[in-house]
Amino acid sequence: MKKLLIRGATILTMEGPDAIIDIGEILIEDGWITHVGLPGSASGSFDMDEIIEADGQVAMPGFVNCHTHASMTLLRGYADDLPLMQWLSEKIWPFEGKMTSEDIYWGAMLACLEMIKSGTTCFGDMYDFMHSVARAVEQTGMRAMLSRGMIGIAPNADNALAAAEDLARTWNGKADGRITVMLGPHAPYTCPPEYLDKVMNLAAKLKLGINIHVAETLTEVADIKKQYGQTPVKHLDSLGLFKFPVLAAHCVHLDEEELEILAQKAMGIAYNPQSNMKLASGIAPVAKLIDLGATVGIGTDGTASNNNLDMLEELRVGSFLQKVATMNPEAVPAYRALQMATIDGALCMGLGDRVGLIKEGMRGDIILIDTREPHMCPQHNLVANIAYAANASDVSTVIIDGKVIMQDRLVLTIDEERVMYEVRTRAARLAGEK
Ligand SMILES: N[C@@H](CCSC[C@H]1O[C@@H](n2cnc3c(=O)[nH]cnc32)[C@H](O)[C@@H]1O)C(=O)O
Ligand SMILES: [Zn+2]
Repeated sequence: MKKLLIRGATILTMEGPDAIIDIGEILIEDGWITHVGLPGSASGSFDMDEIIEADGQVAMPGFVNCHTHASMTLLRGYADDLPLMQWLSEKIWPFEGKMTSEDIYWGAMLACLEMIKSGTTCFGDMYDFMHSVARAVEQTGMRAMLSRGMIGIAPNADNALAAAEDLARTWNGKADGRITVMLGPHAPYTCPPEYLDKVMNLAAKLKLGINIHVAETLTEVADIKKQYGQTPVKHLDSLGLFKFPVLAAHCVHLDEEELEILAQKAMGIAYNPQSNMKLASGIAPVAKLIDLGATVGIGTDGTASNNNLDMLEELRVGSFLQKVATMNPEAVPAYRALQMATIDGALCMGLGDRVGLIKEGMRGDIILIDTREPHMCPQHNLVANIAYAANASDVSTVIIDGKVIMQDRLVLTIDEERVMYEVRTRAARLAGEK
C-alpha cells in the first residue's frame, strides 16, 4: 500500500466555512484520503512512502473546471472580440475542421499542463477526437469527464454518435477510474429533436449523463422560440432530456419557469463567467439559481473565449460579476465561490462522491497554495485570501488520485518544452492552412 502524508498545512477541507484545520495532516493511502486531522494524529507516520512538508501552505481540494474544450488551446488568441455565432461559424469551426487527432492530443496536453499549474485537478471536456484527449488525461495524471461533442446538423452526425459510444466503451472508468464519460450533444440550436432522441436512447443504453450548451445567447433563445415555440430549457424539458443527469453549460438567459426546471431537474449548471463576458453573451442568473437550490459549478470554457484556464481567476470574476449584476455585495461570497470551484463542480459531473472535499473516503485530489506572499498578507480571512487574492502561480503542489503530479511548481508528468513546441508549430500550421 502506498502511503502519502501531507503535514504542516492549514487544511481548507471545504466541508463547511468553519471546517478549517489550522495546522493539520492528511494521510492518503492508495489514492484514498484515509485520515484528516491534527498534527501527529495519523497512525504509523514512520512507515510513510512519501511525506510532504507543507508549512506555510494551505491544502484544499483541487479545482474542478466543469466546462471546457481543452484542445482549444490551439486557438488561443486566434479569434477574439466577436459574438458567439459569428465567432463559431466564421473563425472557430473552419479552424477546427483542419485539426487532426494528433493536433487535438497536443492541444489537450497543453491544457492539462496549464490546468495543473493553476491548481485544477479535474475538468469536464467536450470536443472531437476524444481518444486523444483521453490519452492526454491518462498520461498527465489528471481526472476528467469527457464528452464527444455532437453536432446533429453536421453531415457526420451519425458518426459522432458512434464515436461517442466508442469513447464510452473504451474510456469510461479507465485511467485508474480517473476518466468518466458523458454524452455531449452540442446545443439545442445544433441538435434538432430527432437527433436528441437518438442521444437520449444512447444515454439510456449506456447509462450516461448528458453534457450540453444551453441558453447561451439571446440569439439562441430567439431562434429556439421561433423554431419550436418554447424557450431552450423548456424545449429540452419537453423532449424529456432532464430524465437523464444533465450538465447544462452557460444558462445565461432564463425565464422564471426555466430557473425552476434547472433547479429541480438538472444535475448541474456550468457557469462560465469570463467566456460569457468576452463573447458579450450576458450574465447567468447564478445567484438566483443558487437560491432556488440548483447545483452550480464553474467552467472556463475553451481558451478561444477566455483566454486561459485559470480557475482562481474564474471563480473571482464569477463572484464579482454576480455582485455587480445583482447590485448586492453579499451575492456569491468567497466561500461559495470556492465551493462552486470544487465540490459543486464535482457534483455537476456526477463526481461528488469522489472529489471536491478533503474528507476521509474521497480520492486524494489536493492542491497546496503557498500563502507566504505579499498579496496574501495579512491573513484576516483565509477564505477571502484564497478566493479574492491568490494567484494561479501560488499553487505549489498538485496531487491527483494520491499521486504527486506537480511538486514545487515542477510538473512531473509532462515535458513542458516539448508540449509548447508542438502546440506552437501545429497552431502555426493550422492558422496558415487554407
Ligand atoms: N466538431 C465536432 C464537435 C464539436 S465539439 C464542441 C464544440 O463547441 C464549440 N464551442 C466552444 N465554446 C463554445 C461556446 O461557448 N458555445 C458553443 N460552442 C462552443 C467548440 O468550438 C467545438 O466546436 C463534430 O465533429 O461534430
Ligand atoms: Zn463550451
